[in-house]
Amino acid sequence: MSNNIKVVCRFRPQNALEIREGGQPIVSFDDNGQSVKVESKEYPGTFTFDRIFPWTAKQNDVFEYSISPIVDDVINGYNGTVFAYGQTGSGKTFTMMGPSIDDEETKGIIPRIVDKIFASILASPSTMEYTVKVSYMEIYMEKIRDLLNPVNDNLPIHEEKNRGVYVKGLFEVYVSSIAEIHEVMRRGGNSRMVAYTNMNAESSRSHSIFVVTISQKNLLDGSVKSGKLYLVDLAGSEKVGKTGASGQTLEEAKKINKSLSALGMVINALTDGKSTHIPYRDSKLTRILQESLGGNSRTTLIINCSPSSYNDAETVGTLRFGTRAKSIKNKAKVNQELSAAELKLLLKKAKTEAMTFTQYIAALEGEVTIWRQGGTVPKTDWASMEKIQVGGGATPLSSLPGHMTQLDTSRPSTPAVALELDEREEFLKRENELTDQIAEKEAELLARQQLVDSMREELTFLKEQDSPNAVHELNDLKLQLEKVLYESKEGAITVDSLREANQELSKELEELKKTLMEIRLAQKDSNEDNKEKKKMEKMAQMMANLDPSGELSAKEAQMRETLSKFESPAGLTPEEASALRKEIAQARSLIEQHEQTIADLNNENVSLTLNRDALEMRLQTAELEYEELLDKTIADEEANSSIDVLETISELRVKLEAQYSAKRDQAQQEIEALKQEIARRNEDIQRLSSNVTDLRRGNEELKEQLERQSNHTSSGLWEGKDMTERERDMERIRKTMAQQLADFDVMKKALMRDLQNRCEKVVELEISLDETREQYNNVLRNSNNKAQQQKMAFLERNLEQLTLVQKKLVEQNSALKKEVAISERKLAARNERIANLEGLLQDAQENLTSQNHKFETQLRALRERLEQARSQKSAAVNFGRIAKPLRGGVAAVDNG
Ligand SMILES: Nc1ncnc2c1ncn2[C@@H]1O[C@H](COP(=O)(O)OP(=O)(O)OP(=O)(O)O)[C@@H](O)[C@H]1O
Repeated sequence: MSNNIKVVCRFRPQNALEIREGGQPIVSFDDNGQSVKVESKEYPGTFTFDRIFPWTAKQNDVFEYSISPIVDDVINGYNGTVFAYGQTGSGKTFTMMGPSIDDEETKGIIPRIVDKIFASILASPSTMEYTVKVSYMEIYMEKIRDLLNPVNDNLPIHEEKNRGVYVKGLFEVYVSSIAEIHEVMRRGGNSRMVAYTNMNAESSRSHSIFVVTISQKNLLDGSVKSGKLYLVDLAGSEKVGKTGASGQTLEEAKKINKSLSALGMVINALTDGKSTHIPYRDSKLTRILQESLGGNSRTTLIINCSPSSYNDAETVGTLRFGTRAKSIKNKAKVNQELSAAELKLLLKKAKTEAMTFTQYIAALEGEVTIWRQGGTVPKTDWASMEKIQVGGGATPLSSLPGHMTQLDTSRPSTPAVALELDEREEFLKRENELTDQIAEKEAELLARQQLVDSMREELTFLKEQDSPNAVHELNDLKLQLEKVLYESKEGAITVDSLREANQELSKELEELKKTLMEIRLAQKDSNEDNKEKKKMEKMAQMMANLDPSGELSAKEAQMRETLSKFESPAGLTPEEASALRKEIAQARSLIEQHEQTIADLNNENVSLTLNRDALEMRLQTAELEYEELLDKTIADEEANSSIDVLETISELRVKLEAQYSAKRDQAQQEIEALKQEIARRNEDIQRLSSNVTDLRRGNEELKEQLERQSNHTSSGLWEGKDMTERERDMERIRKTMAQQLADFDVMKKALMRDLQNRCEKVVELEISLDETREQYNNVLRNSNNKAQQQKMAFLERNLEQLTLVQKKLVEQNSALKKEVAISERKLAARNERIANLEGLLQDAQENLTSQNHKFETQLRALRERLEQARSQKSAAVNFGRIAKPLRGGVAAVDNG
């Protein structure tokens, strides 16, 4: 029996968006409710369907007309399908489920179907036993998710000869009441919601399929029938671009639309009248619903439309789809299994038929043998089935009333050779097993392929992203390492050269010190020689200037002459003698004065010597200080050779000049003091000289007196008496004079010695002064010229070396600058790379965060699924997995 797909059309009211956008209702309906006219400028047209429901139609109206008969069919053992097709928001879900399954007024056709199923079961005779089981799945992105066991989100489709196409592993829940089936629907609905939230997807992009399987057993004759009802809420039929299914790739969009486009293709192929191949296998949806489209099913298609001009294109598209689908022809038949008696009869007849065939074969073989042996068989004796049937009375199998679904030879690949039932079952069983295995292997292969692809992608990504960076980084590091090694080598060389320069400088310093010592020693020796010579010369000069011995000798000679005169018989007159005494007394006082002066000079000499010693000490100290200072300065300079040398030298010069000027001033003062001393001594010497001159003059006067005495003696007369006395006096005077002369002589000698000593001292002092001056000059010269020049030369040498070093440093600096520029470039490149890496890292972090988020939501979903699975498991223990037969006219039959 062939029957067309029933197509009904339902319009919803204009929604808020359409009204807001100025949409107007553009559809009008004819009175018999089968035709709709679309008054659109672009898409005008009239469409006719089995029934058209305007937006005023109630849920129950739709159900009663379009669905209710299907429920009866299913209960009677037919397969049934209800599709809801239309653009998003056109009212598919509203029609199928309704806003609330518990609300009598608004509940959709599925709850009403359920109500009717249970009502029909209850209304059936008690000899009928029913089991009702439901499953709930959805197809999203070409993956089948079990909404009653969401852990299974990619179930495979299998096909078995005796079972047809089915989803392997789909959870089937036995239900025995409306409440239970409602509970199952709610769970499925919740799973769907959770899945969408997790996938960030829209429910309108998936197809949901609610399957109700009703098996019935006639307890009287044991016959069994089963009907399966597919209730399909299709995904939105609009083009993906219009609703802007955001965030999805073209590939995803293709997958989302695949089932729907395949549905269109299947409908086209079924309705164009020329296609020999129906592309059921092109999508999961069309495969699952293979029997619903052009197969064993009573199918109703509900097309849901918007009445608004705002959605005219989509509405017309939907109407055209419905029009095409209208012409699909199905061949629905009852899915019935034979009872035991019928099977026995069937077996008996099959055996008879087999025997008939055996007889027919034997007859044929006999005839063939005759023909092969060259004999002939008359036409009337030719073996035929009729003769054998007439003879044996066998009935052909195909003519038996009723047949099993499993034996349906209409299936494309059913073997043509007639097999025994057992063999056939065995064969099918084996074939199923193999098909399962192949499907499993295929799934496994697919999963592995996906894994390999993802790993390949990851590898490519890693190669693209990380490997070049890592290689680049490694190269950079190698370069840096080489550079660092090179720099360290160069640094070591510089240090070595500086060390060598330092050693050379130290050697030079030592040599300079040695030379300085030698020069000093030589200077000291020559100074001592010079000193001696000078002393001698000075002494000679001074003694020559003074000529004391000569004067005194002359005076002595005069004195002696005078004495000799005294000793002569004439002798001195008393006046002469007294004058002579006076003179002598004066000379004595003079000599005493001289002695005093000499003592004073002595004292002064001592103090001058002390002064000189002190000066020498100070000079030595100054020299030592100067040397120390010089050494220290040189050491400092050596140590701080890298500091500005010129500045240091100028500072040193200023310091030295200050020190020397201080010392010069000091020495100048001391020289001034010494000069004053010398002047004072010269004065003393002059005074002594004038005294000596006075003495000479006194001597001359004495000489004159003595001469006068001698003249008087030669002309006068000496009386006898007085002569003796005079002689005694004279003798006394002579003795006294002699004594005085001796004393004077001693004194003179002492004075001369003293004078000589003094002169020596004065000379020494003068020499010392000269030396001091010379030393001072030397020091000054040394400091200003020689030493300083040496030091300057030394410093200049140092400066030259330092200049060289500086040159080197400048060169190194420029080289370093180049390196710095390179390093800066490298640094910039590295910074850029770091920025890139940071960007990548940020991206990776963002990805990671989003993945994390995704994982978290997936984890949450998994947990929820687990919870659901657990609860389902427990629920299954309660009702889901155990069939609860329902007896007609009564409630669920207790299995126990
Ligand atoms: N016949 C109707 N009468 C009143 N309201 C309706 C009707 N049909 C649909 N609606 C309302 O329109 C809105 C969209 O309907 P529904 O969700 O059923 O569309 P849908 O086609 O299933 O969309 P989707 O493809 O996104 O699942 C809902 O708010 C629903 O209540």
